[in-house]
Amino acid sequence: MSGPLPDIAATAAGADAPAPRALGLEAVAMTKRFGAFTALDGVNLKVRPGSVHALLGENGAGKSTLVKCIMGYYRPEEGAVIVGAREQPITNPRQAHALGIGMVYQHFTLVPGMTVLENLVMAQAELPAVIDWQAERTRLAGFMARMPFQVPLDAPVANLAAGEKQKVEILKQIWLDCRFLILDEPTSVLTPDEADDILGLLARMARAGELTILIITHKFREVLAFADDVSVLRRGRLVGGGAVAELTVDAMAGMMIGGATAMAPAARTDQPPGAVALTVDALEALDDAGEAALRGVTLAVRRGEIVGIAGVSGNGQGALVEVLAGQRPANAGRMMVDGAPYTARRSDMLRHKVCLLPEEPLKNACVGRMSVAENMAFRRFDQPPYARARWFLSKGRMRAAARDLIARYNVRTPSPDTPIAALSGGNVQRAVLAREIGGDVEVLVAANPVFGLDFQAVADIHGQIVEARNRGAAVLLVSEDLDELLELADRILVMSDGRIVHETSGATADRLAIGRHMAGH
Ligand SMILES: Nc1ncnc2c1ncn2[C@@H]1O[C@H](COP(=O)(O)OP(=O)(O)OP(=O)(O)O)[C@@H](O)[C@H]1O
Repeated sequence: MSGPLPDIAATAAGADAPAPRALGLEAVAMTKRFGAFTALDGVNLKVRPGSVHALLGENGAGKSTLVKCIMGYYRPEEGAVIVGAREQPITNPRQAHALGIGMVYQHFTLVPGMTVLENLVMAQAELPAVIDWQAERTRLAGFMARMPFQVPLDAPVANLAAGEKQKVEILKQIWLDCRFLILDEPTSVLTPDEADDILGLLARMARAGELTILIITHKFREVLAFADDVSVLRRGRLVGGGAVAELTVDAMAGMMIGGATAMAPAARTDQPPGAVALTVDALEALDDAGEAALRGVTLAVRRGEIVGIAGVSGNGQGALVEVLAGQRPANAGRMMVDGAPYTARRSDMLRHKVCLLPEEPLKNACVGRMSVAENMAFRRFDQPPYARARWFLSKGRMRAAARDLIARYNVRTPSPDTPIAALSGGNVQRAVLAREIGGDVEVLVAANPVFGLDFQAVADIHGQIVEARNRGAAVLLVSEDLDELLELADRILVMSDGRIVHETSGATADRLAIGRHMAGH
């Protein structure tokens, strides 16, 4: 249950400061195996109370597994967690919460149909049979007033922007008396400004002795700006770390990838764009609530060209990708590939070589319990080389083809037979990318393709997208990351409120002008 919190400003000033609330935590010799695979191998991690500690590592290095062991989601084969000065057996997340350890995930866990107040009240471990809403409101208003950031208590969560929701997730943990907060890639859903805002506020709370923060991130910029210490994992082992002030980005990157050489950035060849391959004409579609999501979108993508779509999440980009993927019906308008009607059926995609990298690939492009090999064969399971005849599926060929894609796209998986849901987030992404652009591509539609990927994988996947473009594919790249679009796109379109509201060439793009159009001005 949440208790009264000391005033942060008073604590920071040091006058009559109460004992610091921030918890120190140590994971000692942590080993976790999944079958024959060792995901963590004797890892030690020491996080000082009141510090911001970054946990770095390539996709699949073991970061999530380590924090899940600390939270009691996983039982490690060996190792211990020391909280404060005492070893604590944490066998489930409830015990972790009782000790003051909380976690904020990449995805949201709030109930969208309830208000902020209702979410915070219902999250409490002990609820009375009859809730005194007036008393709860008074307590929460007092709590909110002491916090460095506020969210309106009566706002329905469904109406909040991503940054606000993330703030509520964090406030919820503090309200539940969390004094050691684990953040798993918390900024992947935020704009750079929102991310700086939230991390800056949390770092101030840490420095005031209110909280200790352990943050998993792939963004060196955030580590340099907000973290005091860093630990680096590689292939399940702790391979380095120290005070951020004494380390460079190159040193941290070097620890992450070991002896491997960093990938060179993708280079676009200088070529005039070819004929129009993908046409979208006056497209209209509704969102899940029946409101207009696309209001007459018209665009064309030529061969050998990357067209970027910029926009704040929720302005129709998701719906556009879903219509192109055949996952959402269009109400009006038409789509064409090479001048022929395109209906987004699987047969159409195969005929026109249209490939899709959707957002959240594990949810939207995979069957989690099926193997990596089966998931990689999805697009062409009934065609050579997977099938000798339409009705005869060859498991052996499927596995051999998967082995080839796994090697070419550097997918970290214990074997082609591992269920794809057991792969780390970044490796699911690579597996879907391998499936989609491992063969011939004429039109590639990619939605936030490097979300959650480590720096090597980002360079790698950007390289694959640029290579597809250099080979003559027409690429529609939807991204909330403006830097990604500025780096890769030949042309940039801005979407706002279901419409294309601005167009500019990539070479002469003005970041401020794009930002203004993204904000609806
Ligand atoms: N439930 C599971 N069963 C089998 N293997 C697993 C399971 N969970 C994780 N692994 C494996 O353990 C390794 C570490 O995964 P983990 O999710 O901890 O990586 P990560 O560093 O968090 O990666 P990312 O940055 O991609 O999220 C990966 O190779 C993954 O495939």
